[in-house]
Amino acid sequence: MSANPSNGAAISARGIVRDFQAGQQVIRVLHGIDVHIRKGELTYVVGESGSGKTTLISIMCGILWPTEGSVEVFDTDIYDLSDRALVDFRLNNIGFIFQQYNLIPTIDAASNAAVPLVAQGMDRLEARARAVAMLEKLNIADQADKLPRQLSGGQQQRVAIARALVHEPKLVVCDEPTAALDASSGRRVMDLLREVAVAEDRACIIVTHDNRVFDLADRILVLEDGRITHDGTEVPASEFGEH
Ligand SMILES: Nc1ncnc2c1ncn2[C@@H]1O[C@H](COP(=O)(O)OP(=O)(O)OP(=O)(O)O)[C@@H](O)[C@H]1O
Repeated sequence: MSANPSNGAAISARGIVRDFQAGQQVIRVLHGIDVHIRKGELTYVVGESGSGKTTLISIMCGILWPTEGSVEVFDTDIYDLSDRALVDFRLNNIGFIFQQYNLIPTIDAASNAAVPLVAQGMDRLEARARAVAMLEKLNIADQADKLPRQLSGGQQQRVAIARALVHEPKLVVCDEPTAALDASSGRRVMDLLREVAVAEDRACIIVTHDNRVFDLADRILVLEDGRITHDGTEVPASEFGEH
């Protein structure tokens, strides 16, 4: 499925530089990246370990400030917002799936998946019902009453995915969402991300090393040492090796 380029940008990142302090040294991790993520696209970000993928998507979704540059998400200049307004913007527009699932240990799977809805002010019972419906799509509704520690790694990951999608955010950003899953669960999650997160007015960005699902992307960006070296619909052969 390819997107209509005239759909407009979901994300416009311009001149993104990111430095980190390491002892006395400043390390430049991103070197002036310009990237426009179109609405209606499932975009993968691939590249060697340490190339800057997590740093880039964290900046694109409003959780890590760039050293230089600007990021517009659905036409809002997110680093121009006050801290409070940025928190609200993220809550209402962005779903995250990160490598650490960050589930709340003391509440069950359905309550974890319901967190964004409750944070938005939805009645708890309704939020829970919607969360269970999302867990059903991910084939783990039978685990809804379990605490995170009673779930396997793959099940915890699916709860984290349900939590990212439950409020139907316009932008979904994922870091290795299939890493803990077997091949068929991985494809199922990718299919679900496409179903829920990719629509005319939405977008989804996924960092992945998982070459089993490379065929599902509309667009692939390759990062090398903090620069984009490939931007296309095909994955370069170099990305099919082990990282
Ligand atoms: N908070 C930080 N402080 C210092 N250096 C950092 C910090 N975060 C990331 N880095 C460095 O920035 C570089 C890029 O890291 P990043 O996590 O973005 O890479 P990545 O491509 O996502 O890697 P991986 O595939 O291993 O997750 C690495 O060299 C990393 O050590």
